[in-house]
Amino acid sequence: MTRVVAQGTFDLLHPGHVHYLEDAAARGDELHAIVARRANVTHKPEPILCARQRRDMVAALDAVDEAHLGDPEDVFVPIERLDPDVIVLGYDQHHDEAGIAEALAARDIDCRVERASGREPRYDEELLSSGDIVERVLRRRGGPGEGGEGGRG
Ligand SMILES: Cc1cc2nc3c(=O)[nH]c(=O)nc-3n(C[C@H](O)[C@H](O)[C@H](O)COP(=O)(O)O)c2cc1C
Ligand SMILES: Nc1ncnc2c1ncn2[C@@H]1O[C@H](COP(=O)(O)OP(=O)(O)OP(=O)(O)O)[C@@H](O)[C@H]1O
Ligand SMILES: [Co+2]
Repeated sequence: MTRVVAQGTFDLLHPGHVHYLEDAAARGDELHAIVARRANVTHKPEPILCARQRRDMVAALDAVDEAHLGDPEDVFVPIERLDPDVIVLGYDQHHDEAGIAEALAARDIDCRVERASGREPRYDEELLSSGDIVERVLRRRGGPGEGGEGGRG
């Protein structure tokens, strides 16, 4: 039984998220997804949707066996509890693999750290980034001054 962990913000789901979670699931028998709490999303604007809603949507995906809310303070708390065999990082996640491996070793957690592949758009209009989706919303529905032509752009 190989237990795999994937993690991320997963705000406004798109096919890139599905790709990441399917890639992660293919590396083992059981996929657990950890959904980041707002407080830990520090490298980009705060999520639009609350953590519980993001968790519920991730849990509804076929590739995911269980989705968990992350720990608000110590991101290794759910890792310690789940005791995975593999942690799969996203293709563009800034986390450094060696640093995570070290933190795992310090806690006596025996677990590989791997990197998922990326997914490119398959057609012109396909958006594979939550940030890009938000930008499109602002452009198309934002008020005047956002380049949205009064919300009709
Ligand atoms: C091994 C690992 C475990 C994580 N566990 C948690 C957690 O318990 N709680 C949390 O809020 N975030 C957790 N995160 C997510 C980080 O806080 C996070 O890097 C970030 O918000 C994800 O950003 P992204 O969605 O842009 O990739 C974890 C990340 C890693 C690499
Ligand atoms: N196009 C994609 N291909 C493969 N994986 C992706 C893609 N987009 C996101 N992911 C992965 O999904 C996980 C969660 O990503 P995240 O919540 O940062 O979404 P995002 O769309 O990248 O958001 P943002 O646009 O704010 O960066 C990360 O591991 C990330 O690498
Ligand atoms: Co991202």
